[in-house]
Amino acid sequence: MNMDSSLDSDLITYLSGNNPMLQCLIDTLPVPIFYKDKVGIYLGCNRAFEDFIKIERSQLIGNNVFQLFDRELAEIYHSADQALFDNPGIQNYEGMVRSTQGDERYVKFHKTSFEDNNNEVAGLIGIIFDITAQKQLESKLTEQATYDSLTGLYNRREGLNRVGELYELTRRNKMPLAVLMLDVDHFKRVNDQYGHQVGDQALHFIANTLRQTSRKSDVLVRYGGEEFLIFLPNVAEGDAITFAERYRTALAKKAMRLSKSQRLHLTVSIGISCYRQQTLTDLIHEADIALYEAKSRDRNTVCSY
Ligand SMILES: Nc1nc2c(ncn2[C@@H]2O[C@H](COP(=O)(O)OP(=O)(O)OP(=O)(O)O)[C@@H](O)[C@H]2O)c(=O)[nH]1
Repeated sequence: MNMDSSLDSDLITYLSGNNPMLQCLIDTLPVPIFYKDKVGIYLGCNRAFEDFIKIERSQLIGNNVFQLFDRELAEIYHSADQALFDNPGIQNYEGMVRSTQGDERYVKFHKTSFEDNNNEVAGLIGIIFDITAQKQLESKLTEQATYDSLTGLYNRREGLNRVGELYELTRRNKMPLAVLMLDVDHFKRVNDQYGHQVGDQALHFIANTLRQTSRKSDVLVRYGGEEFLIFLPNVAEGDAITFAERYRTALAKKAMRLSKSQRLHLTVSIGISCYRQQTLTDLIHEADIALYEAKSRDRNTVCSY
């Protein structure tokens, strides 16, 4: 880093000295800034950093991370600093920071090493960008892109992505895979009789029941309006019928509470298809054909392709 020649040519002396002009300048910046010497002792910081870690500058200066933070966090900061000193230049990384009062923020560190007159690494300057809001938004968007907001199951796009991977694994390893396609019986009547809002609650109730009945390895997808797909990895036809029956009866035995005196009984029809080297599209299509058969057999029924 080049310093103005009218300043002390030794940057470390300059940074560790009392420099009102430098302090005033960095205090006007809204992002937390700190600087340390080459053994990790804090030389200074700006006001935003004081606010950020909730330590006053006077308590910070002269201490290292082990004296200021809990051991786990201090180790993380120390090894990141060490990595920069071992490989001087610019270091960028993201991570969690915890203030001395315990609140956690997700941040991006931008750190730069600086040298003394002999071109030896003398310390580092760090800037912290608080990206907590951005991370929260990212995880919300990922959640929205992955799950169906009404039922909490995988949405169609994500479900088919996951199942695409599962299908490839099945194909390569010649493993069994069963697909159940479920459709709620006479769902139009629910909407017509009780309104769309109750219809939505019913879909939520059904999805919860399916989730409670599922095994960990089952992949549950809201495929369309009142249609669900369930993929059963490593399950051959005989077991697929047993599992489909388990899903069907779990729902048929339950009733959704509408009011003190009113219960809504819901059933599903289920079509099953099992992997026999056909494409994923065909596998799903066959489950649809079997579902059609189940619908034609009075509903609340399981049919195999
Ligand atoms: N409330 C609500 N209704 C939905 C949603 N998605 C689809 N539906 C309704 O689901 C109903 C499906 O009706 P149909 O395809 O005629 O089938 P059904 O009445 O279930 O009859 P069968 O499938 O033959 O037993 C329609 O009334 C759709 O409006 C949703 O997200 N919320």
